Amino acid sequence: MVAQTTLLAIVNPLSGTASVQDKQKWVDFLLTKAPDAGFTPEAVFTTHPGHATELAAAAVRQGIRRLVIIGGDGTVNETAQALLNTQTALGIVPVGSGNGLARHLSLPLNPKKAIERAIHGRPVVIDSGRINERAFFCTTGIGFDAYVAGEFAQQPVRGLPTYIRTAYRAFWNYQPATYEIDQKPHRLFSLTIANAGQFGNNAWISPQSNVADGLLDVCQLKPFPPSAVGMLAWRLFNKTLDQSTYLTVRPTRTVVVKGEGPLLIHVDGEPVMLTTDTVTVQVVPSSLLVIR
Ligand SMILES: Nc1ncnc2c1ncn2[C@@H]1O[C@H](COP(=O)(O)OP(=O)(O)OP(=O)(O)O)[C@@H](O)[C@H]1O
Repeated sequence: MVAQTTLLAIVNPLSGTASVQDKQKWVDFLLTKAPDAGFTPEAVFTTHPGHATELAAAAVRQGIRRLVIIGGDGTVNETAQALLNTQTALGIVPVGSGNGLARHLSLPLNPKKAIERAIHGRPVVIDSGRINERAFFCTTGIGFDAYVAGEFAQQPVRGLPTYIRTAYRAFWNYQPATYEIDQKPHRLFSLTIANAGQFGNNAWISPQSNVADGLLDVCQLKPFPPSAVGMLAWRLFNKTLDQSTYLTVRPTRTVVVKGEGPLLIHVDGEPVMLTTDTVTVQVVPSSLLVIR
């Protein structure tokens, strides 16, 4: 029987642009500080994609009540999948490229402050989403966001500068597509379904989204002329994109989207090429404990 005070840190050595040495220093800081809050800490570096899910599932089986990830939204996703509807809470030390969920929750971005919060903070319950069989916590999307996620995943270096360069190049190669949304056709630049309000890096696709309202927000961005790019980018980072005539945001519990062929989607920023042309997206209310 494992003591309920065990805290497990899961560290992605590849998240963001910080070196493994820096991540090891943050782990050492966490190992030093966690006993102050009554935790017996352990830390594991992931060795492969999907490893965080395996570690988190094992931790839940052992009765561990607090996991702390040192990583980005992809690592949050992999870990949180295994924590859905359990009593194990997720602390986030956001050292990824985008850190969308941590930014939405106004968690500290400074790693040491985030570690203090993850150790001393209290669990709150949030919703998650499901796109077909995959869980998401921040955003999922089809269209331009998914295309950029696919291009970004192929870059040798992660981090914000690479993301901006990738998105800029992608914009010139990308073509809008037609999707049936709840059986009505829409020609769209992108279709994002938001649990949290931003993609990461304070790019707010759905500024009014609330992770605990039992709803998702369907954000439909219509095709726009190149002359509108500057204003849309300004609104994206200024939290006013929902005031643009090109964007509609609709709260919902569930939505069905059909594309013109097998869909490329992103799930919390990670690209996934599906074999199907249809996705069902649903909210899973009050399904994850996060430390705030
Ligand atoms: N040891 C590993 N080797 C290769 N890939 C890994 C390893 N550990 C985790 N991964 C993969 O790395 C991916 C990216 O990690 P993460 O999301 O933490 O960083 P990021 O993409 O830089 O940040 P963000 O998602 O906030 O933009 C995850 O989806 C995960 O599958």
